[in-house]
This record gives sequence, C-alpha cells and structure tokens, in this order.
Amino acid sequence: MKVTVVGAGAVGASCAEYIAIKNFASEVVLLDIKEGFAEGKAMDLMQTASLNGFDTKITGITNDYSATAGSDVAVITSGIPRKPGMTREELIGINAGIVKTVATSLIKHSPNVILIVVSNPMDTMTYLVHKTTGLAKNKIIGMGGALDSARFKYRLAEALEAPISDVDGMVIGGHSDTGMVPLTGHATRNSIKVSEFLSEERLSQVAEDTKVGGATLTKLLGTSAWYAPGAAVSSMVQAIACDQKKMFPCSTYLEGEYDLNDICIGVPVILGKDGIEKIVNIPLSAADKAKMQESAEGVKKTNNLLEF
Ligand SMILES: NC(=O)C1=CN([C@@H]2O[C@H](COP(=O)(O)OP(=O)(O)OC[C@H]3O[C@@H](n4cnc5c(N)ncnc54)[C@H](O)[C@@H]3O)[C@@H](O)[C@H]2O)C=CC1
Ligand SMILES: O=C([O-])CC(=O)C(=O)O
Repeated sequence: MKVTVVGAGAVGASCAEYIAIKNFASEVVLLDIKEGFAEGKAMDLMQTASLNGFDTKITGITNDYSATAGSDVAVITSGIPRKPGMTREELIGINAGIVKTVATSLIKHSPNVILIVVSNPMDTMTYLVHKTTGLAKNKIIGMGGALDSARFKYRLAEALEAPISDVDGMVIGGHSDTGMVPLTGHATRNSIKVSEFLSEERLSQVAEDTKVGGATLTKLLGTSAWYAPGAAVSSMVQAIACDQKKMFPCSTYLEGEYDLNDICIGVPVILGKDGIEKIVNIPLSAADKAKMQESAEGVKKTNNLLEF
C-alpha cells in the first residue's frame, strides 16, 4: 500500500506520522511545494522509526509528482489554514486553486488513486474535486465528520464524566462552525442513550462546543489543529488499506440520499478497499433533517463561489 500525503505542514506531517505508527502501509510519500520541507519532515519522521517501532518507509519530495506514481490513496492537506477569527469558508480563494492543481497532478500519476480531501473549506473542496477531475465518486472522500465525531465523543465524555471508550456518537452535515449536525439523539454510553444521563440543556451545550471545536482550537493555537485531524485521516486511510468496511461520516457526493442533490456533505459511509463502498441511510428526527437541509444550504452557498 502506497500512500501520498500532499502538504507536509501541520496536518500532513501528523497524518504521515500516525499512518507510520499504525504500521499498515509500506510507503508514505510526503510532497510539499516548499523546497526541502517535505524531505526534512520525512527524514525527521524516519528517525522515529526505531523508537516508535514501525517499518513504513516515509520519503519526502518537493513538488515532483512522478514520486507519487502508483499511489493507492492520496491525502490532500495542501493550502492555508485559518487564523483566529476567520471561518473556514474564507480560505476558498487561495485553497481552491491549490486543491484543483494538486488533485489533477495526483490523478495524472495514479489514475486509480482514492483521494481524501482535507483542505478547507473541505466540503466545497471535495465538490471541486468531484466537478473537475472525472474521478469516480466512490474515490473522492472528504474528511471532516471523523474528526468532528471524535470531538463530539470528547465533549460527551467530559459531560458524562465517563471514559471516552464508554461513549459513541456521530456528527454529520457540513464541516463548518454552524453546519455540523451532532446526532445527540443517537449518542450512547454503553448502548444507553446519553439523554438518560444528561439534561437537554447540557446536551445542547455539548453539541454547540462540538460545532465550534475547530474554532476553539484555532483561538488557542493561533492556527488550526493537527493532531486529531491527522489521527482522523490516518484511521480513514487504514480502513481503506485494510478493507475494514468501517463506518465514518465523510463528505461524499449525494444524488438524492438524505433528500440532497449535487452536493458533497458529511453523511455516514462504509470505507473499504474501494473507498466509499456504501452511503448509509440512517433515520433522522425531523429536527435533524431540518438541520441537515440548513447545513446543505450553507455548503451550497460556498460552492457557488467556485469558478470551474
Ligand atoms: N478537514 C478538516 O477536518 C481539517 C482541515 N484542515 C485544513 O487543512 C489544510 C492544511 O492545514 P495545516 O496543515 O495546518 O497548514 P500548514 O500551513 O501547516 O500546511 C500546509 C502545507 O501545504 C503546503 N502547500 C501549499 N500549497 C501547496 C501546493 N500547491 N502543493 C503542495 N503543497 C502546498 C504548504 O507549503 C504547507 O507546508 C488547511 O486548509 C486547513 O484548514 C485542517 C484541519 C482539519
Ligand atoms: O478549524 C479549522 O479551520 C481546521 C479544521 O477544519 C478543524 O480543525 O476542524
């Protein structure tokens, strides 16, 4: 299994590190446009191999896509992150051009690649890749929901004063400060609905904290987060590499599912060797359905800013 990660910055390097530590890929190629940067990150990471006990070979390359040829999976993290006070949507002007060029170059050298889009605004960048590359829709996957769900579980565990391993929950919808739909009505502690333990008010606080998870970290860090994003991507790559048939909420192109059309937005999917192997339809409450429609309107507004 050969994996390419484009963008050797905070998220790209974290993603490469987690993939290596999980030890399921033979090769990870890190590519960046900044001269020598990916080579440096790759060398530094390789010098952790004997300490962290992995055999994955990590190489770095400056903007030469021939080194990525034959990749099974490629992750796009290239582009700029937001600064405190910004929305993800404000990144579209710079990131759209970068994502389009990077996706085209990756596919040219790896026509069978499965692409995972991370750069923000992620749902719109995933849609851009769908509209401009001709790659099959099961091979274009946006990462947002896996991260947002991990943050939801963190907030649920905090509210429940429970270990995170006791908690399950999922976030669907757009990967934005206002568009996420944490499924509080489905969340459980050891298969018991969390609403048995938490008041409605506490539960809606958990949902609000989850939605602004990225903004909260951006304010604290001065740039956006990387550990949990890198871990989320690595879990998705592993599900594909190991054909795990694992369920993650991912941004995918919808054609009628969830009553939505011509949009990439987060819904539960099954990830396996073919990428998105199935879109899972789950029953939503009327309130969650309405939130999903509103979230989709927000994503479409950003999509309308794209110039193809
Ligand atoms: N979908 C999600 O859940 C998340 C998305 N993000 C997004 O991921 C992106 C990356 O974030 P960070 O890693 O923190 O930023 P960063 O600035 O640390 O790294 C970005 C890297 O991309 C490189 N780059 C820029 N243009 C390039 C090009 N044309 N080809 C190759 N490399 C290029 C830069 O040189 C830089 O090293 C941002 O857009 C951020 O908003 C970040 C966290 C979570
Ligand atoms: O908040 C950001 O801009 C980066 C991101 O998407 C996240 O961490 O969820």
